[in-house]
Amino acid sequence: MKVIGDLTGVRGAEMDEVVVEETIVVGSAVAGAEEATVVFAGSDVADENWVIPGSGVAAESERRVVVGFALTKKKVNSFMQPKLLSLARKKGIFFVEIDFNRPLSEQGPFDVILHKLTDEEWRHSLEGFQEEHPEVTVLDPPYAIQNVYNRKSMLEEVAALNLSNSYGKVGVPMQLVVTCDPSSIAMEVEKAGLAFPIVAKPLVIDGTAKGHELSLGFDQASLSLLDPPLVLQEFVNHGGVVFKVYIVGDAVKAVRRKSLPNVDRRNLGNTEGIIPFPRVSCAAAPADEANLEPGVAEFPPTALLESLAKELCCRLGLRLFNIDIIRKYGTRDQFYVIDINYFPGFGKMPEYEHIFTDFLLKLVPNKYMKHPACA
Ligand SMILES: O=P(O)(O)O[C@@H]1[C@@H](O)[C@H](OP(=O)(O)O)[C@@H](OP(=O)(O)O)[C@@H](O)[C@H]1OP(=O)(O)O
Ligand SMILES: Nc1ncnc2c1ncn2[C@@H]1O[C@H](COP(=O)(O)OP(=O)(O)O)[C@@H](O)[C@H]1O
Ligand SMILES: [Mg+2]
Ligand SMILES: [Mg+2]
Repeated sequence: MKVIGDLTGVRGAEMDEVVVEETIVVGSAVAGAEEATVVFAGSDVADENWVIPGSGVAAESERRVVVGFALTKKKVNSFMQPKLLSLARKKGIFFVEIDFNRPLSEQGPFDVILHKLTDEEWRHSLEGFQEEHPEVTVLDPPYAIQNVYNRKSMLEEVAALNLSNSYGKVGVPMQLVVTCDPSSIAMEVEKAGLAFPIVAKPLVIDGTAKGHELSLGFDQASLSLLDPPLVLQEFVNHGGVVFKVYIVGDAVKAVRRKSLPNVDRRNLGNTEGIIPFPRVSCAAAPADEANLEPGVAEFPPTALLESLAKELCCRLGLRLFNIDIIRKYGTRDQFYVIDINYFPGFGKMPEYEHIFTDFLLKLVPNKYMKHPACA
């Protein structure tokens, strides 16, 4: 292993040791040198040199992947876990909190902006910044996020895609947007031919708990108790399991979560009213496979999820989202997408620190280049 110099103590050079895919990289450079050559010390990549171009090591610290973030405190706590931050640091990725008291253009420079805020002022400043800095990747563009913050437009691309191949069919439940007077809801539902039970969901997701206040309606007379604007969606029996498919760029990872149990339609007459229900699927606790029928617990085919994710990335213009998908009970390959979430709880996604940091590095590939001489 050749060690040319020593990074410790040089301005901005915290990199004494960087672990890259289990290979130890010993940062080595002489301050002010034309090039800093980093030598891989692992057996599988021994002698492979990477050059970090620039006038000496100081340039190297400017060549880190800088991610500006604008997130709520709650999101920072759930997403910026120590295992993410330490792995990011080792890969040369630095998260910098955006200061809302200063213009965005006076901050940075950023390679990426990662955000999940709903206020208009932030959206306006971000859109202005995007025009000035097209070179900065915004995760994700505000217009695309708005699309999935409305439960009608959220599923339109899934319905339009109407994915069907040898692995299965993916649709959306029949649904109806109601903005009318509550007394007219029953008539609208009858006209649309929606079958009971019906899931009532707030039309708009605003980042507060209100956007998740869902309820089940079992009979026409009770529909006048609802409070529009809402999306009314046919309840699809699915055996009490929902699959959450997390998408980070081209990485796709499905997990199982608890969901609502089947409803026996033969007993519908005995149930009436509007019944609110809690956020059954949000907790990180997975559905307990032991108590589930085999056909219910089985994950949807990976190939189906990957083609669905790829299509939706393009159609929605999003790279950070998850899809709540259910299998119609009694079928093997009839699936329904019931929800799409922008920048969900990735901290609950297995291996998220590796998936997310690899994704960020892929966004700015030319930050570390292989020296032509090493090719
Ligand atoms: O809507 P879901 O399916 O419960 O997913 C939630 C949802 O994405 C939620 O965001 P919001 O819709 O309230 O803005 C996420 O909250 P945070 O942004 O605070 O993380 C939850 O993390 C999501 O849960 P999950 O990751 O289990 O899908
Ligand atoms: N059409 C439906 N059929 C059956 N269950 C549903 C349907 N829509 C929602 N659910 C149940 O309600 C839960 C929350 O619904 P969802 O649309 O994901 O709202 P949220 O954005 O609050 O997560 C789902 O995880 C699932 O358990
Ligand atoms: Mg959901
Ligand atoms: Mg949701």
